[in-house]
Amino acid sequence: MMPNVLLTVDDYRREAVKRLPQMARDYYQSGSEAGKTLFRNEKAFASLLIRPRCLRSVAKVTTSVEWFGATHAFPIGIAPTAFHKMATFDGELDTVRGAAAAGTVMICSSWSTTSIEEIGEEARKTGAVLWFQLYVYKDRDATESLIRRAEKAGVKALVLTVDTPVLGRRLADTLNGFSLPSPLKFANFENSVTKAEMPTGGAGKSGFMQYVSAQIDPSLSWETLRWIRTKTDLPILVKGVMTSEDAELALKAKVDGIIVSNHGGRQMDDIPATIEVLPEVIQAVGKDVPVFLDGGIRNGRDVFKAIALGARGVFVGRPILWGLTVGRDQGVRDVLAILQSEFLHALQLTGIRSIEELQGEKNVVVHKSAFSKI
Ligand SMILES: Cc1cc2nc3c(=O)[nH]c(=O)nc-3n(C[C@H](O)[C@H](O)[C@H](O)COP(=O)(O)O)c2cc1C
Ligand SMILES: CCCCCCC(=O)C(=O)O
Repeated sequence: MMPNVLLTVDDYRREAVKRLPQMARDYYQSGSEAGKTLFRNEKAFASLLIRPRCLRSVAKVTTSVEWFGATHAFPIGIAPTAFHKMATFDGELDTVRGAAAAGTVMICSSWSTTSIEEIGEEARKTGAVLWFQLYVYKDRDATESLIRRAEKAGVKALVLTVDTPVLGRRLADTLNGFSLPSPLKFANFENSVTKAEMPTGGAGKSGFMQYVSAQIDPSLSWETLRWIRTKTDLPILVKGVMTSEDAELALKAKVDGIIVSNHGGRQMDDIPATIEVLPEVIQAVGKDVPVFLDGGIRNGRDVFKAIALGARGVFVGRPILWGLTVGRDQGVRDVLAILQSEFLHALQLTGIRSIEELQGEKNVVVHKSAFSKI
């Protein structure tokens, strides 16, 4: 019998799905409503084709990038995702170890099941670079204290998620009565007035939805961003921009970076894929502010396509959770190594020697409709 060798991100997905209990699996996997945007994120990448060039020496290829003063070997980071302890006992500590081993950034979720202090400590020991993703609570003191603690923990940037004034309608979580399995907690809110526990769900009632409507501030606006700016000197990125109009407003608000994201198809359904709107955002923003993308990246060719269309780098969400589930820190490292090596191959086999060259190349990525309808 063949050993179970996992060679692609999709192999990790199949394996993780077998191992996770239903409530965690559905929470990690699913999108909102009919799941059309979730599906579209991946499909839109598959609709793009690459036009390779030949006879251009690729004996030397460099994939390294600089993001906010730190050099990374590859332009592929870890998107913030909540509740890693549903996948492994050490949860986010495994993830940060995997990020360090792969030499990349981990964006830590406000809703981690390990506190930002413990993650920061592990990042220091292992040499990982951490950014912190912020959810804005109705309780502004709780929000401000989160920013202070993230700064103290050594994070290098703050990522404000702007697509979640309310929670998307996640039907699988409602059917499962999703809540955090005991004894897991919102680890950043233990010892705080803000509740660290999610209410129990019960069939047809997501505890998650109840928590969000009680705690999270639906009045989130550009004004909130200005308020955050007065609280920190860290670079601030906004995550969840999907239009040129909002990209222009983000520029006016003097953000330090933009992440084009539809939350992995978990918030508004029937909206475009991130790779579809990337060109309009890049056109609005120009080159001064870095634009990143997440959503639907499942192989190194997808990374190549996003960067060719102007992204400074990409982040991956679910693939990391699959790696974590299957192989703890080693699984996270392996999933990142697969994406890195596929990306490097894509560069080598298309005659491109650096990220700058890829971004400067014209028509290297085109929609499949430019070719025959096979
Ligand atoms: C299980 C799960 C939890 C998530 N939790 C957060 C979160 O806490 N904060 C946040 O800004 N985005 C969160 N996201 C969205 C991701 O940061 C990212 O936008 C998305 O996963 C990218 O799509 P991908 O999974 O196809 O890579 C979550 C996504 C998933 C799948
Ligand atoms: C205010 C919305 C909170 C969602 C938290 C976790 C998350 O982003 C996700 O499940 O997706």
